[in-house]
Amino acid sequence: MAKKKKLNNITVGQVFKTIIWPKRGLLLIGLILILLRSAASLVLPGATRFLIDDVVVNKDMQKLWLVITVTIAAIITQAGTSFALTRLLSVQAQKLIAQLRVKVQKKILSLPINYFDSTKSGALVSRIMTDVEGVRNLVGTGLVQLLGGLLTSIGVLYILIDMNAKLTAFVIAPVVIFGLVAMKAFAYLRPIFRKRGQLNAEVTGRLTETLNGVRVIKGFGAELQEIATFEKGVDELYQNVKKTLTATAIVTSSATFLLAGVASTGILGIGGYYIIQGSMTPGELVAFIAYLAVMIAPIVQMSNIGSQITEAFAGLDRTEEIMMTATEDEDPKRTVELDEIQANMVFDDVTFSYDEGVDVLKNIKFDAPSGSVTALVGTSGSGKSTIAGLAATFLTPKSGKITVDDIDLSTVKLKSYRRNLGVVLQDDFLFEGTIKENILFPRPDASDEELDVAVKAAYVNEFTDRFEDGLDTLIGERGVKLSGGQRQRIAIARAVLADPKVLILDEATSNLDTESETFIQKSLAGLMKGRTTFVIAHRLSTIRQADQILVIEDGEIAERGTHDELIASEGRYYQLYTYQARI
Ligand SMILES: Nc1ncnc2c1ncn2[C@@H]1O[C@H](COP(=O)(O)OP(=O)(O)OP(=O)(O)O)[C@@H](O)[C@H]1O
Repeated sequence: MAKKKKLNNITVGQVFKTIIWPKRGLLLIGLILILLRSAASLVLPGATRFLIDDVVVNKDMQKLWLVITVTIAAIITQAGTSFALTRLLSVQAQKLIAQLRVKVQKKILSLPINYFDSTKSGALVSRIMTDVEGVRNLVGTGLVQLLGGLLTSIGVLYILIDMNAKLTAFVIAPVVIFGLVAMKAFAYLRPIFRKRGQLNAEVTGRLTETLNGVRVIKGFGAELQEIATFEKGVDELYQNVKKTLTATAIVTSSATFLLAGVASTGILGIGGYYIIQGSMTPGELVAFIAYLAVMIAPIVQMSNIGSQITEAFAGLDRTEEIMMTATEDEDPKRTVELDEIQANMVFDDVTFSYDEGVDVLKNIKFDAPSGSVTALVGTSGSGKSTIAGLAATFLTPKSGKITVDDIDLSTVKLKSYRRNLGVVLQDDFLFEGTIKENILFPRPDASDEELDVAVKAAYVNEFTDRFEDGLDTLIGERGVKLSGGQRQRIAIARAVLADPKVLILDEATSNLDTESETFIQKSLAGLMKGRTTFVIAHRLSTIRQADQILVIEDGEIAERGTHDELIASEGRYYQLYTYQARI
């Protein structure tokens, strides 16, 4: 198995290039709106000062109206810009989340099969759905607010210095200390947020497994065990969230203490002293305090936004990790585009291992000419599914090669080969939807006639005719439950419709009633005709039809031949056959 890659830390530069820069126009509008909103918020302190020091003192009614009008205009501007900001940026952020989800899902589907073997499906769901959500803090109002807040604070600071430099100097010290506390906290938070993504994925993954395996869990009375496992996962998640909450709370409360507390109290004292001394008017002090509030509000807000942005980066780190994983088609050797194929397949001295040093298949050598049926039989764990997986290009040989029409399969573009491939697996996968949708899924644009041929070939109509909605019957949660045999026939119809040149068939072992069994035997015989078929065979009827039987023992071909030949030679196959062992 591939070694796990080190988790990449996505850089600010990468985020800027891929996420922020493409939205620059919008973000600029957002920034302008924020600055407009900030400018409007400066009107009130200015108006207050004017009111106290000029209007009231001079009893000027006309100027009083002016103050009221300007203040109302400023408040309307603030409300309007806030609304526009949310509409514009939050909606864009959600759009970006949707796009990213699509991108990550597409990427995940292009990863090699072994990735899925080693990753829980629930964990992948969490990667697609949750990890990308953080970007709303980058493109949404978060980043613009951070920038806008910073600019506002700088602007107000300038006004404050202009009003009273000494008083301002007193304010700056706690602001700087707060800045240091916040920076430290965010550095501490990022890995915790990243860990949260991982924990979330693990817990979701396990939960999905629990729900899918509910029969096994109930059957073995293992509910308590599952509950304990889930509880443990949820608790770890809770501890993680607790840690982040503590760090965030430290930032917020130090903002309150340092900015609102230390700074404001000092101002009251020093400001009061200046007024008594006569170097400051009461209006100026009130305005100074109001301006200070305008300056501090975005800084406190920034501390919250800062942690959101830290969370966004942590999510993007995890997304980036997926995006950096090599896809199965990425191998530079894969350059050959297959067109129509004859499907003459050859396994030429193929050795394969899942884990280094343990060869699961050794020196597998056989020809599977176009249109022939190769039956793979052998005891459990002998390597039959691995051979089928190699023929399906889900796996690649460690040494030796597999060729299709004399072309080395490891040089072929996977899509072009898989266009010619069909798989019918043991527990075949049906989607939630109608029977028709499930059959049409490899070729949604097939004609009604083609659908009809497939349905008849797999004897699906034998049971759908009895359903009120026929082929349009919903299966799964919202529709009828199908028997094992019926599900298999749908899977066979799907393969008939796909009309592949190479067919991988893993016959179900479940015992079916005689009627269902007969239908399946007949439809399988029809399906295999004219296709190069690799079948992990459990039915004697299939094995008899095979052009060659390969008896797999411990990753090697122990015997080969037709049913009659192998019976006559009285070897391993004969033993398996006569002892009724799992064939
Ligand atoms: N994803 C995997 N990672 C590591 N080892 C694996 C993996 N899949 C299978 N193996 C090992 O490879 C060997 C062959 O497995 P394979 O599934 O090909 O056997 P099989 O003959 O198809 O068995 P069965 O009839 O029980 O399905 C077994 O020893 C198995 O433990």
